Amino acid sequence: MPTSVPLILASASPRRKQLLTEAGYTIEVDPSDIDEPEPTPGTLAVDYVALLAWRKASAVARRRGNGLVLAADTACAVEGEILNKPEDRADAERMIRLQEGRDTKVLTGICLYRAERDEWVGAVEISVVRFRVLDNAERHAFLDSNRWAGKAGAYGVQDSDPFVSVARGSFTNVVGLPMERLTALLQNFPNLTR
Ligand SMILES: Cc1cn([C@H]2C[C@H](O)[C@@H](COP(=O)(O)OP(=O)(O)OP(=O)(O)O)O2)c(=O)[nH]c1=O
Repeated sequence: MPTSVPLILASASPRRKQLLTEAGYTIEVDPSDIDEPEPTPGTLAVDYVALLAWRKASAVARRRGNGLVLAADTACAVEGEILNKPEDRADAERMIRLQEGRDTKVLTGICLYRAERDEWVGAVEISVVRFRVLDNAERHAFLDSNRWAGKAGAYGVQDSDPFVSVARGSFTNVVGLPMERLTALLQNFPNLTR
């Protein structure tokens, strides 16, 4: 059940906005615009997405001073590497090739921040995406389509591309917001802040 409390969505992601709106949440979009530094070597993906979600949420909460702020960060993890949004076509190709023929993890960190109390809760949800091998023509056509732009790991599971499927866990988590986890977090948050 969506909360009746309006959420301030600290995200420029159209996917996150759509997921929340479709689920019946009342939201106001106010992106954080923070820098998203590449992870330093050795950083665990789970720590990275949790920290970035917190940084996005806290930046907006502090700027506004009141309201319930929601932020998220999504990254893919494969062979010990964290994959963010590709910088360009070559970077997208590198990411696609790295993931082909593998099961990869997609992690989304979410953070709920109650600005007036300076209190927050966070969680990280992990899903597994199965990536099949592409032939050269298929790979080129995909890269030419630009559908990789702005998406962690250089693909969108929601785009009906036949080479990716969610093998385990939450689908909405892969798209950028684990809705089941968010609902649970919202139910518990008032108790944590009493
Ligand atoms: C893996 C995957 C990611 N994505 C998207 C979700 C996120 O928008 C994006 C990861 O980048 P994020 O940095 O998590 O989010 P963002 O830059 O789009 O927005 P903001 O920082 O303002 O919240 O990748 C998909 O849409 N489909 C997918 O299958």
